[in-house]
Amino acid sequence: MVSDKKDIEFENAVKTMMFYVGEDPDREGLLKTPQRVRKAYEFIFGGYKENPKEILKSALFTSSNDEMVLIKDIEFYSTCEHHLLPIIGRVHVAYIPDGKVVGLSKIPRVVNVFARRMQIQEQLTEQIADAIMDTIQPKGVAVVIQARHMCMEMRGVEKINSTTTSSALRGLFKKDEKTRSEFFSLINSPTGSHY
Ligand SMILES: Nc1nc2c(ncn2[C@@H]2O[C@H](COP(=O)(O)OP(=O)(O)OP(=O)(O)O)[C@@H](O)[C@H]2O)c(=O)[nH]1
Ligand SMILES: [Zn+2]
Repeated sequence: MVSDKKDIEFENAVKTMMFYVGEDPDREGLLKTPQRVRKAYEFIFGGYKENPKEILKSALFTSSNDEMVLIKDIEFYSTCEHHLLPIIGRVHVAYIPDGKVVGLSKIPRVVNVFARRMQIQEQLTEQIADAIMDTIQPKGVAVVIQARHMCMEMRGVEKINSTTTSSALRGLFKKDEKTRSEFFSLINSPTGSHY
């Protein structure tokens, strides 16, 4: 198979990095590494090719339900934009419908799209909330992310047990204390059995 010019450029950049950290990019074990890294990057940064609002719009259903819908513990992997090291965490997303509900699977799909870009945690949190707010137009949205940052564990301050929590509250979750505390008590309560 003939490689694209940009694939070759990418793979040469990986070879250069391997050389400058002290490796011999031509030794047998590393010969296919640039190609593997390119393919891994295409996957972990695949979110640039997708449109989260289109994903949400593809499964909107009319509904009279106006009670909180909460999807807890959506696991994700992202990449920090400062060091290109992993951010590993879970997202909790709640919204209160206003005439429309969204297909449940579309919410974790949207999490994946934004997570598969270079990120900081706060921006990831807000992007998920805003995409839902703009497309579903609910009475409110709440997004909480709890994550570990490998740039604070493998290097830098080297704090292996710290977790970062961020939140983005929109509409009723921002305005109404009761709604907000119901959300936080639901995400903090142990799920117990798996359902
Ligand atoms: N707010 C925020 N900061 C982040 C996130 N991921 C990494 N960082 C921080 O980004 C900062 C970058 O700071 P710099 O001083 O420019 O980089 P650095 O010298 O590598 O910093 P250290 O990590 O402290 O060694 C660091 O404090 C990181 O901890 C994130 O998701 N949100
Ligand atoms: Zn970082």
